[in-house]
Amino acid sequence: TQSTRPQRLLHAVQKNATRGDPRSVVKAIDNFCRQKEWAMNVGDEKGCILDSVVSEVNPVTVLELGTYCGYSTVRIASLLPPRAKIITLEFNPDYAKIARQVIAWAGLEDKIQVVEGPSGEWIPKMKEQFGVKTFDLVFLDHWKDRYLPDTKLLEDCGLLRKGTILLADNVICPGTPDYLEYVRNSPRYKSQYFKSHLEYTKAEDGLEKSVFLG
Ligand SMILES: O=C(NCCCCCn1ccnc1)c1cc(-c2ccc(F)cc2)cc(O)c1O
Ligand SMILES: [Mg+2]
Repeated sequence: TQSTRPQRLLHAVQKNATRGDPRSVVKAIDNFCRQKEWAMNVGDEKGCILDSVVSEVNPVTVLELGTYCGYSTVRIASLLPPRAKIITLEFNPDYAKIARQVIAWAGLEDKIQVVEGPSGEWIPKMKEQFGVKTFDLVFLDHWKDRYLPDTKLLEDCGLLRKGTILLADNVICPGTPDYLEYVRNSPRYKSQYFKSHLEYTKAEDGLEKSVFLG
């Protein structure tokens, strides 16, 4: 039976990366995507912007929406202080299965909780299920038409605090127009656009960083 692209990406990690070395896992995925097959990881160019935001925020509690194969999950987790945790939501069970193995190869299982299912159902359960008070950083990288409704849901569930940082991938390509309009015009956010390129291509894309003002 034919393998899937996430399976081939996992095999590239297991073949080329060193167990327990998150940076080698990130490099192996970027090399696979540049040399073999494009895949929708945030990539190295936008990934460096992600790294700088994570290092600046120094978050203790992180929410990632959209795990895919775990590339950005590993990038973020490798920069977290010792007791910090990242909860990452993935709707697609096949993606989640691969991500867990990529995360295990990087040796970051203790910092990461992969949760399977729809973000719209899981966000209201974050407090009771995972003992989360508020998130310090939210990385949005899932269905582009879910960025806005899930942001409003995070507000309504009291999961954002004054100073929480929302960092959104793909605000240009594929694009998240309703989300951009909201965070750029709402008095409750201070937004900043980081121009970059769509992973592994020359097409424009970028990250939008928004601070929740409470
Ligand atoms: O669709 C994307 N991500 C969501 C994947 C499914 C999320 C499932 N889920 C997880 C939790 N709740 C729901 C995505 C797409 C592209 C892209 C860009 C250009 C192109 F021609 C084709 C594709 C680039 C990205 O960087 C992306 O992130
Ligand atoms: Mg993306």
